[in-house]
Amino acid sequence: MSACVYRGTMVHSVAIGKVKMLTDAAIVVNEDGVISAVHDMKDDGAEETMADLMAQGVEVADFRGKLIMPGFIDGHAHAPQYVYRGTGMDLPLLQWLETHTFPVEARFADPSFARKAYQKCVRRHLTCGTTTCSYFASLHLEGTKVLVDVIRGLGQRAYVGKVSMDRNSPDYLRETTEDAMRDAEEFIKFGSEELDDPLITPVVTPRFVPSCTSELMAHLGEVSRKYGVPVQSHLSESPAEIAWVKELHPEIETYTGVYKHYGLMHERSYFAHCIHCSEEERVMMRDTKAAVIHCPSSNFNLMSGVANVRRYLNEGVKVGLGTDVAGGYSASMLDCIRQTMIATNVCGMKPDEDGVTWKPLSYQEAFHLATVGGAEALGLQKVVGNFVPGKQFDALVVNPSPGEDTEADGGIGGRQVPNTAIDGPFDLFPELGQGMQTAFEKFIFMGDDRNIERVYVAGNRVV
Ligand SMILES: O=c1[nH]c(=O)c2nc[nH]c2[nH]1
Ligand SMILES: [Zn+2]
Repeated sequence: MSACVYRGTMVHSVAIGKVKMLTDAAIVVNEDGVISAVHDMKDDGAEETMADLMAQGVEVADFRGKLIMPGFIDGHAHAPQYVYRGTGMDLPLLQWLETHTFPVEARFADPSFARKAYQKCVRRHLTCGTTTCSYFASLHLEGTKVLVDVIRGLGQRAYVGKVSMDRNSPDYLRETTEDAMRDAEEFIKFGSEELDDPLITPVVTPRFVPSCTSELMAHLGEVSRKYGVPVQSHLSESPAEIAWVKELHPEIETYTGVYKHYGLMHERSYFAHCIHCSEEERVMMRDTKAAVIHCPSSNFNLMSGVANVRRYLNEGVKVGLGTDVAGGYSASMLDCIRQTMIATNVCGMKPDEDGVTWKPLSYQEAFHLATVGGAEALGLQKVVGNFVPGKQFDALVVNPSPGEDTEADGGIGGRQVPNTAIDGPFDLFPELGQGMQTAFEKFIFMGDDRNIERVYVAGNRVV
């Protein structure tokens, strides 16, 4: 790749709630896809610096009039569940798993079906602007390697887990403890030693406590330590699930405590949902530096509950966001941000059981969680999340008005008609002072993939 300067309106989050915009910025990206400098073109000497770079043969990609923002980080999605996304949202978690999820995941024993489905899945996440995604695959080792291959072919940055499950599921989707232990380690070895791809991180992935025997959980904890890899799982999603964990492990005080007991809760761990965690569990998460992945769409669809994100943030727990496809029906982190806004407003509507009324998150805070927060949760805070020099250029070019530079067509029967294929999802009124700041806010609340013209991962264009 050659060095390149990206010029346009740069917008990113520099701290929670603090979104910074440079209306005319030049982001200098070196041959390794790393940001070497960011210039505000209004500063004295910036034009000369640009002229120098061009004289050295550095390319300029001119996106003036468009937004350049960090790619989204989806902290939790199930790649096999992509195939039934948007259907079967009629049951609570445990019945939903038995009825809709397990039969579909069993189909991923067939590597050629897995390749076809994963190709569609990863393409969709990328075109929605997700530059880093943490995927659960299925329990199949070969199918999970297919997912890795598809992701590498499409150029996404990803965390990938072969799901471990050796109890409490139908025979057709359950490993023996021995196979589960062997294949989990085999996948981690494959991802961390054989593959040696900086964009792919293998993740230890116990499905959730009810799916894994104590022997398997202890082994997975050891594997995560031995190879220094992350752990992802589900935690405290529904009341029935929590009661089941208590039945399975009466000797351990809390659900969170079970993961801790088996060495699965540490600074490289992140857990989807965490809706009903007690104060003791939240303290455990903060002290072990484990992270929460907030999945509001799934939490609403499966009627699991509403997680109090503000409280986690106030208590010093790391928080990222996840689509949780297919508990969540949308693969877009824009939808996830919007559902985060609804969930936080629900928390702010009336006092909780302790009489506290929580201040809702702002959209700038939700944007932070979808970028920088996700990076922190996955341990990527020095690598991606915003445009601080030294980080990799994982970015989106967003056109606020995608239809404007397209020639008008002839209409239908002489009548001018709307063209949904080229018209964007929202409008701007410069007469009312609606400039790039408004474009950013409208994109967050109303934008979609029609606005996302280009996607870059580590400086490579992937969409
Ligand atoms: O939202 C969820 N999706 C799943 O696939 C799952 N498995 C266990 N717990 C789960 N929760
Ligand atoms: Zn999930």
